[in-house]
Amino acid sequence: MTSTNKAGTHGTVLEDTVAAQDGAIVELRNAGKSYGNIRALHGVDLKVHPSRVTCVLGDNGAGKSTLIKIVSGLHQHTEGDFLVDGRPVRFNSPREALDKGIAAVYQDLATVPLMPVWRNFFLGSEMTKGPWPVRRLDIEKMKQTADGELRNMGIVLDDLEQSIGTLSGGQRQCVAIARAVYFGARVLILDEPTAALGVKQSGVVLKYIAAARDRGLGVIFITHNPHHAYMVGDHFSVLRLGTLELSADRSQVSLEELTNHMAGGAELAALKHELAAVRGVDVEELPDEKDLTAPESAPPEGTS
Ligand SMILES: Nc1ncnc2c1ncn2[C@@H]1O[C@H](COP(=O)(O)OP(=O)(O)OP(=O)(O)O)[C@@H](O)[C@H]1O
Repeated sequence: MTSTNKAGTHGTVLEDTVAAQDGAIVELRNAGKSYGNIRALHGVDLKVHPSRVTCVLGDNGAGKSTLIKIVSGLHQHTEGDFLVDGRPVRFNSPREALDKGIAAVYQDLATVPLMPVWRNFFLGSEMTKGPWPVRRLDIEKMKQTADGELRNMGIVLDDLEQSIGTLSGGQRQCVAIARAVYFGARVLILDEPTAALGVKQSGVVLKYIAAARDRGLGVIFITHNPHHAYMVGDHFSVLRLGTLELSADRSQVSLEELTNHMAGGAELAALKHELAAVRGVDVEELPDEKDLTAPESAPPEGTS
């Protein structure tokens, strides 16, 4: 079960791995992926535990998408081991990953913009009632359930009849998170959930990442943004050129150190202010703008 194939592994993989199964739902051991001659990922160790947020950071082309494609069943690893609940797996499709409770929420959410919120919540898994020949959608039950589930996550929308396209990007992400929780996800993979969002909406999404964690899910939070990662993260894995540059628990790395591994973002001060009012998100250790490590070059607009 343990990988013995170290062939070709290079880069700096800092100590983080424990040989024994320790309650991790998902684990990559010395894992990698090549696309033909292109070695997109190699020598990666990663663990996802219940009630913990594992942040995967990295610049463009670092291998973040490749990593989550392996875990979510879109691609198969070509090196090392991928384990779920301590057992080696090799998914043939995202459906197989979902069956193991691993759900991915992507930036371009699979929603139908003109359909109501409740309808999107159940898209593809509609509740029905009545015997087979006259089986029909159980609209009332779907509305009630969607409403209850959203409220359970602390998401209060004025009207579930409104089309999902009228919600903000942040609200749509939150509906998608609540949906994954409802449908039994144990591991939630969030691919750059704050990348396209403004400061305030990013704060809202971070709040629901914390809520998913508090519901016992293991969260993989993919981001370019060390400040967003540090607000909710329990563990930080920084990828560079397809290999792990840093793998550290929260207690082992400061925001400044994390920022040094990534290009710094300038919106932190404003975000810190927004998040001070959000329960369950730790802002104490975040520096003010003046304390920030200066980025090597002028940061681009937005978060990425
Ligand atoms: N299907 C593919 N075929 C060939 N090469 C690929 C493929 N997908 C990714 N790569 C290469 O693998 C490397 C890692 O890409 P990946 O998309 O995983 O990075 P990333 O960290 O997600 O970047 P970004 O933030 O820009 O999405 C890159 O050099 C990329 O060109």
